[in-house]
Amino acid sequence: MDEDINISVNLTGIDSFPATKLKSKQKVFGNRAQRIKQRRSLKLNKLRESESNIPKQEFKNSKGFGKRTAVNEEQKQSEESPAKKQKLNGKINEKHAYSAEGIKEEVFASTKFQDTSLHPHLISTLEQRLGLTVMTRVQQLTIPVILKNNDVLVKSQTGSGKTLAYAMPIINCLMNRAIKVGRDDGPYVLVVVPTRELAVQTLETFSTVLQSAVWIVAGCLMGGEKRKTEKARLLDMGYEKDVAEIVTALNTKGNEHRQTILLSATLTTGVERLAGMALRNHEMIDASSMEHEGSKSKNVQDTVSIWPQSSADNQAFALPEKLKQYFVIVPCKLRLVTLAAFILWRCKMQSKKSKMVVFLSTQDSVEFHHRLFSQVLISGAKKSSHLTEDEDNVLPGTKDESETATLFKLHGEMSQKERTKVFQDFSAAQQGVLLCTDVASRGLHLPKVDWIVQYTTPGATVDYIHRVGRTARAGKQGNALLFLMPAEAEYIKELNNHKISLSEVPIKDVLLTLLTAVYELPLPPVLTKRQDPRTYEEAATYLQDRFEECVLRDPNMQTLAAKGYQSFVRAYATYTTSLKKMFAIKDLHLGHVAKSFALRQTPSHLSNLANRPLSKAFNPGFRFRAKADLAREGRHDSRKLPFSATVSEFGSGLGPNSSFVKKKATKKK
Ligand SMILES: Nc1ncnc2c1ncn2[C@@H]1O[C@H](COP(=O)(O)OP(=O)(O)OP(=O)(O)O)[C@@H](O)[C@H]1O
Repeated sequence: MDEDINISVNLTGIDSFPATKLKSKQKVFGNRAQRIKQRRSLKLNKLRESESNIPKQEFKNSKGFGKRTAVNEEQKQSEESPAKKQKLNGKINEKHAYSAEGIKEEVFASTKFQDTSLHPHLISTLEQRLGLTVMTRVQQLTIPVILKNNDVLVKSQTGSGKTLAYAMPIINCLMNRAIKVGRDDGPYVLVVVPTRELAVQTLETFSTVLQSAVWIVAGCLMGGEKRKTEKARLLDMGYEKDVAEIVTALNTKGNEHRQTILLSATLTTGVERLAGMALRNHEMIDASSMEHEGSKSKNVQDTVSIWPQSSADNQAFALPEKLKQYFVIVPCKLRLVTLAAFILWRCKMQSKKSKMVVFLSTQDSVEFHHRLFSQVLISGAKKSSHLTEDEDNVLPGTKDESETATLFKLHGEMSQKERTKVFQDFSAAQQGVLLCTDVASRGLHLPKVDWIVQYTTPGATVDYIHRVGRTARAGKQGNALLFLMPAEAEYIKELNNHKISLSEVPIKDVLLTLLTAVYELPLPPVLTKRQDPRTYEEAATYLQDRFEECVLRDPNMQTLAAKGYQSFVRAYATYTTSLKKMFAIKDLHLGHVAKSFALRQTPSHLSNLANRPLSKAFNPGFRFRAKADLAREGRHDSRKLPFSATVSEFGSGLGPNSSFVKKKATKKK
């Protein structure tokens, strides 16, 4: 019995099922469960035989799955050899490695916070509340410069602790003022961050550290938040005029005594020039510079370096050392099943389930995938009335909610309340999948995330860096997977030019996991018995069919899918000129794109479908809010904006300067 189980483990790539866990399951399910497991092991043995013995031609001509296999010539070209049995052990098998000598940045310094001149109360709060004693390199370099009241421009890799690098000395300066800071004084410090979630997170960090100086108050202002609440706080404290003055001053001449600090993982030379307008006599810190190595005895002034001279096109950035980067080449029509297979593999089939962030290009796409996966992949964990008695117990554990990967979504068109809740829930979750736009790509610290999936390619390399930077933070391990279509494979070279190294994961390795994963899924309403897929192609076809049926039987899902399709195509047209040769809209097979949104309609029918209103009973989650609502919140109706503005909240490289938008503007003229 145990032997059988182990064989299935080797075949399917699931982590081994610990013997102790197995025994407890046996107690619960008794003899019937044993019979089911035995039967399933036999099935899997057969699968293994068929995978190694049956020639491809044979299954293609057979009835059932083979007849409508989704894997076509295009996909086979992307494989290296014919299907041979793969033993996956939960590890990622690398096919090709594209390596380049990257820039290294040590995360931690050898010095402690105690070695600085920071206030002892601050240091003890850090130790007690956050358990931090040793500084990171960027903190070691930045804190003394800020304490000297100098303007500074800081470049340091993602997850290296930049927030505390500026928060600590700023708070220290406020604590040490000769005249104690009072609530009536107005704001002393303005921290500007790119997203609301990051504003919330930064406020949390400041509030934690400020426990050592309770007379200093941190607040947070952001678009979409109820102004009433914020206004009440501002009247309470009489700050409103000061805030308005500071913003005006920042936007016009600046203020004589202002100290300005600018930090990023990807400060380019272009940004440096821009910074020249806001910063005065500033120092520059590059935490990755080798000059800092062993420079304990030097003072910081000596170690502040000039950034590496390189052309802006090929500028290299440090990436976390423990970040493993992969890519997978996926033909367009297999994108949906491959993404689903990867999610199931890492977040449902492994004994240690992953916490994953999946980046998509548009809000509509996030909405569609979230709803589709919730229905086809996740709701399967709940008991389905369509399962036969035997099927009901086929996979012990699937009924257990705790083993179910939870799906989250985040994009800029959600209400602020929803956004905050998702951010907090996902941060607290031990496992799960967050489907999001670039709104989650910068600055956010989402604890325990171990996989970043870029389902759509980011525009600029800096966007790639920020996205993968949501994992492998503060010296932890992390992985990133980039989806590319065959025509986009050149993008790897582009990343290589920036000294970013990736290894290829064969698509087959991802799809093979479906051989087992499909047993985890519920039977769709129309079927009472599931056929056993014998090959990964059949398993992929089975899953694609489930997706298409889910869309087909629900007019609202069709509308969401068509909207997702449309927005994907439009976003694809907005890559910057330099990337257009790899991401050429003319090379996009629109029929295959439709397939990747589980649509059976031809592209010519899709615009009508996308414009069809969603029924009132359907709760799309994505609230197509009235223009008046948006105006009240000081926001625009994104449906009226040029498309690029609706694609991504910021910085995706698909901005208004893209040739797509320019072309449209020229046409209008
Ligand atoms: N000295 C330290 N030792 C250990 N962990 C630290 C230290 N300083 C900060 N951290 C932790 O590192 C994590 C990442 O920090 P932070 O969010 O400030 O990174 P960042 O450099 O701003 O990243 P990004 O560029 O993505 O915005 C946080 O969980 C933070 O608590």
